[in-house]
Amino acid sequence: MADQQSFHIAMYPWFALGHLTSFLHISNKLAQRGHKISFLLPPKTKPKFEPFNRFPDLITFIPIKVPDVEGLPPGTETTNDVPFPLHSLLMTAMDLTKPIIEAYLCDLKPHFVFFDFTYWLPEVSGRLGIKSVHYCTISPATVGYLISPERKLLEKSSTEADLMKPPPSFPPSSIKLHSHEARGLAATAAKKCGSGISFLVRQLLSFSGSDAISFKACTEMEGPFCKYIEKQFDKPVILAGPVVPEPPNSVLDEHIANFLDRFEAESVVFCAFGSECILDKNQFQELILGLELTGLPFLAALKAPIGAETIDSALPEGFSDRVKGRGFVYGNWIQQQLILKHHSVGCFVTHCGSGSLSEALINKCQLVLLPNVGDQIINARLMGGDLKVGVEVEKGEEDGLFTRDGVCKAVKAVTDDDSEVQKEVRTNHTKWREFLSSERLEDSYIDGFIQKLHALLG
Ligand SMILES: C[C@@H]1O[C@H](OP(=O)(O)OP(=O)(O)OC[C@H]2O[C@@H](n3ccc(=O)[nH]c3=O)[C@H](O)[C@@H]2O)[C@H](O)[C@H](O)[C@H]1O
Repeated sequence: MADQQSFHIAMYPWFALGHLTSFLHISNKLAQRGHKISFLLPPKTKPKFEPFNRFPDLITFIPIKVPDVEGLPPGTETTNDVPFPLHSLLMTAMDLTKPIIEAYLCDLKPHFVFFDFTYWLPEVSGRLGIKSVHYCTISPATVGYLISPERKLLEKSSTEADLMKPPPSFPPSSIKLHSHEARGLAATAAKKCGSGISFLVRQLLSFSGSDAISFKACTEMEGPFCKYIEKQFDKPVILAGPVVPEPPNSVLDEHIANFLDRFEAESVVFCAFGSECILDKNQFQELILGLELTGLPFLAALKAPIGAETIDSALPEGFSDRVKGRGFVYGNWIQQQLILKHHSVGCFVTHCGSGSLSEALINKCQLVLLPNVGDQIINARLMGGDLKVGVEVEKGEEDGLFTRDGVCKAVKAVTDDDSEVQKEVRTNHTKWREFLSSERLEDSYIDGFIQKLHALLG
């Protein structure tokens, strides 16, 4: 196929906002270069994503109804609609869409289908002569560490002891897990993730079955992990680069803007934990008490903790009066990308979701890393250890709990002008921000990505 010809790509991401967002970002980059996209997603979710479709003449949203599954509340469409324990049922529901997706692929006849958790797609697309690409939203470091064939996951689940060590030929790195993290990951790994299959086996089958594995990543940041994965899975790993989304063309909510505008440049601590994280009440309170302890102005966007109906009902005694005018805990969706760009924001306390980290790296705010689950832990180690662009909040080795003092200490470490750590992370963050924002970087990665897709078609 000649390089200048355009493709038609079907997109079928796991129905989680972080994945749907990531697939739409790469769809925009491909449509910008004239390629056609058929984006399969749940009906009610479609309007939430339409404002972010920058090329509606090339990107078509196709509604896919989520089949009913016993125990899954009717109308559930994404992981944002149900608590974590029900995500497995949503995955089962997605598996039940196999006949519908096969019919669509038969009808649409795309050159490629991009997918991630639906491990059965490669078999379906292979029969239809369509190339399958596992477009992975989690980092190469996470995939290499947790899902490598060297861990022989089809023979046995990884135990806590297994996960305390990287796979035998994993590249040298600062990625080491604390025992509570290995314990949590081993439990998650073994947990059923749809149709009676464990999360890690599902991922392993998806990677192994695809024609190529793709990451939203750069060689300069994670090259050794990408090479390791290419060798272990014995198939092409094609990198899309940082795929940094254009800032939304909406304006910042007036209420939030009025709050932030009252403070000096780079003085506000912004804290957000993504679209899925729900903390327990103790940790929720330790987090916001830690923000209070810094003495700095702060804006936190968090879901109400487990067991609490609203944010207000979970706030510690006297907290609101003490922080009035200085601190604000917000329980709804917030315009994170616009807030990260606001001149008053000087520090970002993040749960280390891949989307948030991409957005943080191209902004100036200093990074405090407070991972919650899964890949966020390995992302934090990479950012705080290998790249040294932020500081992790200390947690108890055994219980994995953080304290208000730990939160305050990490914020001070990256905001106090006379802190050596602040100088180091600021320098490294500036280096990576300039690299990621450089003119030709994105074009060179996306152009290379498209050439490698051409090569897959032979
Ligand atoms: C791959 C999967 O992504 C998941 O997504 P999650 O939503 O937690 O976090 P991000 O990837 O940062 O994505 C969150 C996205 O939502 C945006 N946002 C979030 C909260 C808000 O109030 N307003 C916003 O605009 C934010 O700007 C970012 O773009 C998990 O990390 C999981 O660990 C990972 O495997």
